[in-house]
Amino acid sequence: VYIVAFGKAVLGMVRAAEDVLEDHIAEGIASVPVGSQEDMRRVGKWDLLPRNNSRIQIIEGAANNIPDEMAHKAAMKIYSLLDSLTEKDLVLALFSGGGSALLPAPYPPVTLEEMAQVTRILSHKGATIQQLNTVRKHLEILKGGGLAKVAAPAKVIGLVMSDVVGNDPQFIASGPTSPNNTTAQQCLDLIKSLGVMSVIPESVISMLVKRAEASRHLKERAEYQYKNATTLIIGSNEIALEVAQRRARALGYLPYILSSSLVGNAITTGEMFAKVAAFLCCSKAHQSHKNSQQLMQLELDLIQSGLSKTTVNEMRMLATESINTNVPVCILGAGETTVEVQGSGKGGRNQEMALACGLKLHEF
Ligand SMILES: Nc1ncnc2c1ncn2[C@@H]1O[C@H](COP(=O)(O)OP(=O)(O)OP(=O)(O)O)[C@@H](O)[C@H]1O
Ligand SMILES: O=C(O)[C@H](O)CO
Repeated sequence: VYIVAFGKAVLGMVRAAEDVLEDHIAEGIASVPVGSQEDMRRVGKWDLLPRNNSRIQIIEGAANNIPDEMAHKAAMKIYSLLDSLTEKDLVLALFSGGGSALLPAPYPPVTLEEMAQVTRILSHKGATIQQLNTVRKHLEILKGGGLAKVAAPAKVIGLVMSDVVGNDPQFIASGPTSPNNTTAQQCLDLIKSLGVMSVIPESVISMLVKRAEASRHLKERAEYQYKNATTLIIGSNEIALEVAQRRARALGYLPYILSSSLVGNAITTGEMFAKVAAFLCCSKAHQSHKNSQQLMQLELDLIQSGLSKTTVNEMRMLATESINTNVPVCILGAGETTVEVQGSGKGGRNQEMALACGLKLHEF
């Protein structure tokens, strides 16, 4: 068994694979963010670091999630390893969010610097991760199913930690083991619609044009069938929520999953959680006269925040159950919020969300 791994979460995945497969692992290469191993050591997470006698080479690169020379070196090593395999070999491809930047291998003549430039231009123009990865899939060898093709005739099992809302495997880390259901024409249309045609490098545009033309003649040619590859999502918001729900129950709470796909501004989302808490408390306080003015106002606020009427009704029932059983409620949610970083403070999206929730609760 050969291991190839790339992404922000793969150090621990590598270790878990080593613990299960032990000596069956022939060799492996993992591309992880700069400083990952040191971070794990500093916080004593030895169980998320490769074993002492590990056969897996760890390469650190892609500072700030931008593809760089080290990540490219890792990608080329992974390419050479996969290219040398036979039908007797099995590849475990372990990947997670951040995998796109950690496995950069542009088709020549597109250069690494040009790839980084395209990524920057599209993200600054507000392209979604699906749009950005659609473009990457048409410009890079190992993306858009490329990893599975290079590894053939070896069998490939992709084990994936999703960071993409909706968990479509063709977009997580740019779908290295999944069929590519996007077209080069879609990339050109996107570049046009974002108004960046004139600043995207010429080599990139001409490659996309060539690919778009080639795919028009593809109908007669047999398309690659991906018979050697399987992709399994082993981590996602939904899975995390299920586990959190079980844990909350074990800790003596009444858990309720609000959503597995929260999106939007971190502050607005934090405030929404505070409103949910206020709504639950208010529902509990007004069991007898359900039409209180305050309750109606909060209900309206929640619906305006994007919650459905069904969710609001379910939360009312939850409040009743909580009163009857005297068990406190635990509201769970997952997704990906966004933050506009201002100034040079420290923080993260969840911290900003939690603080916004705290401030709003204080108001209530
Ligand atoms: N609320 C905030 N206040 C200040 N700085 C922030 C805040 N949120 C994020 N940042 C800064 O922006 C950087 C990137 O944030 P982001 O949340 O995208 O991190 P990430 O964990 O790398 O994301 P992901 O892995 O989901 O792509 C953080 O490392 C931090 O320095
Ligand atoms: O690496 C990537 O492409 C993003 O994190 C989405 O998976």
